[in-house]
Formats: sequence, C-alpha cells, structure tokens
Amino acid sequence: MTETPETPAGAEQRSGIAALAARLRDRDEWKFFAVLPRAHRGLAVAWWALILVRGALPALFAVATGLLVDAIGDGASLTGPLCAAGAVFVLLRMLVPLHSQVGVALGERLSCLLHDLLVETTTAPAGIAHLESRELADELAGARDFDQGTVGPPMAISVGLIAGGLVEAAVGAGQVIVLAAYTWWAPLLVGGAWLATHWLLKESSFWDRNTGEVLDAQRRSDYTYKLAVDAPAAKELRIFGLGDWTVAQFAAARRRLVELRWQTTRLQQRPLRWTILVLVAANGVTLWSLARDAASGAVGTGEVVVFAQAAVGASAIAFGGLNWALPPAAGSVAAVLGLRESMAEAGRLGGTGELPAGEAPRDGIRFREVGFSYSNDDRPVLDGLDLTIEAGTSLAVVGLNGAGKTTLVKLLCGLYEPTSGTIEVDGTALGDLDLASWRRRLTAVFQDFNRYELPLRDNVAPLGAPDEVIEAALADAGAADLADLDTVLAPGYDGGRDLSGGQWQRVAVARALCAVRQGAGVVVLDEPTAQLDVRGEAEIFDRILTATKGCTTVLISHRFSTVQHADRICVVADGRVAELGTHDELMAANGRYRQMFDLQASRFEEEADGIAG
Ligand SMILES: Nc1ncnc2c1ncn2[C@@H]1O[C@H](COP(=O)(O)OP(=O)(O)OP(=O)(O)O)[C@@H](O)[C@H]1O
Repeated sequence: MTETPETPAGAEQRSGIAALAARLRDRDEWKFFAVLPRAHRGLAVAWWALILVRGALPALFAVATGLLVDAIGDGASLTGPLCAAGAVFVLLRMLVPLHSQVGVALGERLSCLLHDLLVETTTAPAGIAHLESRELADELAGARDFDQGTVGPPMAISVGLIAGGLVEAAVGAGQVIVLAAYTWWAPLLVGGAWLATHWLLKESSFWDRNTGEVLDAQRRSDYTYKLAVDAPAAKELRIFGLGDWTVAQFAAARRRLVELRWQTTRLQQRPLRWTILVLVAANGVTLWSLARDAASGAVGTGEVVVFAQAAVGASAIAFGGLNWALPPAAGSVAAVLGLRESMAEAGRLGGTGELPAGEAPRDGIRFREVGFSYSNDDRPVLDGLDLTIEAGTSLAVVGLNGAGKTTLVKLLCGLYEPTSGTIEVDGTALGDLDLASWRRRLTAVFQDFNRYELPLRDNVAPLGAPDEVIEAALADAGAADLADLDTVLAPGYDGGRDLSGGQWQRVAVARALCAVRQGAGVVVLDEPTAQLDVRGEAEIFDRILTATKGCTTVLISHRFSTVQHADRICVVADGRVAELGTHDELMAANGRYRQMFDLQASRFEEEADGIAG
C-alpha cells in the first residue's frame, strides 16, 4: 500500500491544530479541570455529571410548563405535564445541596493534593537555593492562596462557585438549544449577545494577583500575622510596645489587598454601556418577533411560554460567577504545578554523581580554589578558598561574622555547589559522589537547628534508632536526664513541654552524636555550644570530642576556649583561608587568630575580675 503524501495545506492545518491544543493545555483553566480527577476521580465524575444534569433541567422545566399550558388550552389531562414539571422542579431543588456537598468534598481533596504537591516540590530538590529565591517565594505565596484565601476564596468554596458558574453556562446553553426550535436566528442572536458579555466585560474580572504590589501586601500581612500569633515574637512585641504597630501593619496590608482587588475587578463604565446596548437589542428583537408570531397565531400559546422562558433563561450564559471564581482557583493550581519545575530547577545540583561514598573520607577532604556566591547576591562569599581537612582530624573554623564559615560547611554538606573550584573527598569531586550516600556519612549541628515538635526519642533519631543508642547519645550530649524519651518537646501537646535554649542545643548535639553512633564519619558543628553556659560548654565539648573520636570534624565557633581543642584551626577572611595551623602555631604567628584570641581572653579576664570583685 502506498502512502499518499500530505499536502502543505494539510500539514499547516495539522500544525495549527497542534498549536491550538498546546495553547489550550497551557491555560490555567485547563490545568485546573485536568487536575480534578487526580484529586478524586469519583467525586470529579459526580461533580461534572451534576453540572450537566442541573444545566439541562431548566430547559426541561420550560418544556414541561409549555406542555402544561397546551394541555390546559386543549382541555387534555394535566397529569402527565404536571408530574413532569413537578419532577423536574423537585430535582432542580434537590440537586443543589447535593452538588454543593460534592463540590466541597472535591475542593477539600484538591486542597490536600495541592498541599502534597507543594510539600513534595519544596523538599524534593537536593539543594536549598530554591527556598531562598525571592521570585520563587513570591510564587509560593501566590500558590498557597488556594488554602489561605487571602486574595480569593479557599479551594473548597471555589470549587462550589465554579460549579455554580458552569451550571449557569449549561443552563444557558440548554435554553439556547430550546430556542432553536422557534427559529434558527434567535439562538444565535440571544446566545451570541450573552456570550459577547464575556468579551465585553473581560477586563472587569481580570486581577493580576502576581504584581509586586499585591505580593508585597500579602508578604507584609503574612509576616505581621505571624508576629502577632507566634509565641517567640510575643516577648519583644510587648517589651518594645510593638503591639499596636503590628495590628496597624497587618490591618493596612489586608486593606490594601482588598483595595487592589476591588480597583481592578469592579465593572468598568464603557464596556458596561456597550453590554447593555447589545443585550437590549438582541432580546428586544427576539421577544418582539415572538410576540408578533404569537399575535398572528404562527406560534401556539404553549410554545410562546416555552420560547419566552428560553429567551430569558439564555441569560445564564452571561459573564458572571465563573469569571470571578475560576481565574484565582485555576491560577493557584497552575502556580503549584509550575512551581514543581521551577523549584526543581533552582534547587538542582549540577553534579549527577553515582559513586557511593562508602566509608569516605579515608584520606581527607580538599577545598580546591573554591569560590561561591549566593544566587540572590553576586558578591563572592568564598573566593579561591584552599583547604585540606585530613580524615579523622578535627578542624576549627574561625572568622568574623559574615566571613563565610557557615557557607563553607553548607558547601561541604552538598547544599550548594561551588561557583568555581571543587570540593574533593579522597580525590573524588563531591559532585561525582552519590549525594544521598555522602549525606549518610555526614551529620551536623547547625546554628539554626530544627526543634521538632516530636517526642524526645524522634528529636534525637528522626529516622529511628534503638533506645539504648538514643540514650547513649543523650548522655554524650550531657542531656541524660532531660526528659522521658516519649515526652513531646512542644508545650502544645498532651504531656508536652518546651526546653530552654541550652537544653535544646544539647538535644541537637545528641542528634548528631546519635548519627555518629550509627555510622556518620563527618561531623559539622556550627556553634554547637553557643547557648550553653561556660561550665556546660567545657563539659559538653569534652564529651563531643570523645564521642567523635576518629571522625572528621569541622567545628565553627566564636569561643576560643572551645576552638583551641581542635587539631587545627583555620581563620577565614576575605573568602579565603587567612591562617591555618594548631593553636600554638597560630598564637606564635601573632596574626589575626592571636588578635581575636587575646581580645576574647582579656574580655573574659575583665568579666572574671568583675565577678570576683
Ligand atoms: N542564603 C543566603 N543568601 C544570600 N546571602 C547569604 C545567605 N546566607 C549567608 N549569606 C551571606 O553570606 C555571607 C557569609 O555568611 P555565613 O553565614 O557563611 O557567615 P558566617 O561566617 O558563618 O557568619 P557568622 O559568624 O555570623 O555565623 C554573609 O555576608 C551573609 O549575608
């Protein structure tokens, strides 16, 4: 069989259709309707079915009343038409609450699905840059509106409103079809006029919620709300008398949001005049024609009743609920789906390594000419940093605030990639290692460690460990008698309690030490004792050193009493290693380290004298 070659016109038509389909798929509305079955297939089918049935019923009701009028005129039995009209009427009323329940249930499931997708989206990337980008934070704030309802109704309500809008449209379409039985031009004229309102009033429903002004107002309102309700913020708000300020800021931001929406969504005068003109003309001509035909007897009384109802009922097609409800809901869905890609991209790490980390490092870790800038700030934080950390040794990193110490260990943890240079583990670039296996080798106590609202047991071993390992780790961290392992570390739970800053820090240290007991060989400690008292600091640091013996440890600390215990110390300044050596070597070198050490020692002595005196 020979294939007939496609004509250029045919190919053009096909590519035109493909482009149209692609444009349609790109529309937020399409994405909204496409995602409904993913939220719940059965409810989505019921939701659509009810839209169609409720849309058809008013047309059936018009026909039934027409039959009734005819039956009265003809003196025929009224039972059939009355039963039909009654049944349609009862259905019309009954389906409304049923549909609204289905809509709410579907909306809630859609909310759950969108939340799942958002949480997956934010946690999936290997890096963390996607959570620090301002643009993505804005998108995230916009996407979350399906739940927060800051600028539109929440999803459970939106789905009901959208259903209402679709039912209206279906009702209008049904009536237009009935009108076709009168004459061919009436449905075109009346249906066309009501459809035209969508075009004429289009601008009235358009609210671009993603403008800088809207997002700023939303960010400010979210922030001040958190300030008002978060317990940690409550202290300062009261001490500094910021309560009224917070209320005023919050109220102003919320009012601004309402204003912005109102300004852009109110009906505009000129299109409104045109709209009224078109509608009066189309309906006037149709009803006038119907009246004339009724007067001449060309159309019977029953038909007049049906067609007049149909002409009036066609108005349901008009611009209305759907135009107000669909864009924000569809925008949220599209934003959630869109974020998946943009966050994955921003949080992706270039290295696609698959080499298992095994027991690395056996030899050591090498920072080779490492340069780094954050994606939201061009200034280099690290600039040609060269550093070797021998396996099984401890290295303390010191430097002024903002010198790049935390950045250095974040790079080591593979949370970002160097902008230039490489980090090597036993001679293999970190990017070539399988990141998950490298992270299993690592453990860390960050300055802003997490305080999980979970039992103590899970705070120490979030992924689980035998109780004796957890207890040993707690003992290593000097927190043996802190609480029962089942105690939830948050006051809002049954039997739950909060801890002091220093106690929390011991829990965070225990978490890292528990990981060491489970096989982690690289330990990052970023100010692990910052919140401990002097006695606690000395004691815990000895314990940490014992517990991490044999590990490769990187310790960041501003406390020189702690730092001097490390095998080697490096001073980071201007994005590079400015000094490197043991405590004694650096003291002898009489450089920056010595300056900082002496300054702290003299302060300490002054304080000690003050206390003694
Ligand atoms: N996520 C980020 N996005 C943009 N810039 C950042 C980010 N984190 C840190 N920086 C900037 O990078 C520089 C180094 O920060 P880093 O936290 O590494 O310093 P540090 O030496 O650990 O400081 P400190 O002693 O105060 O903890 C600072 O100027 C800081 O403002």
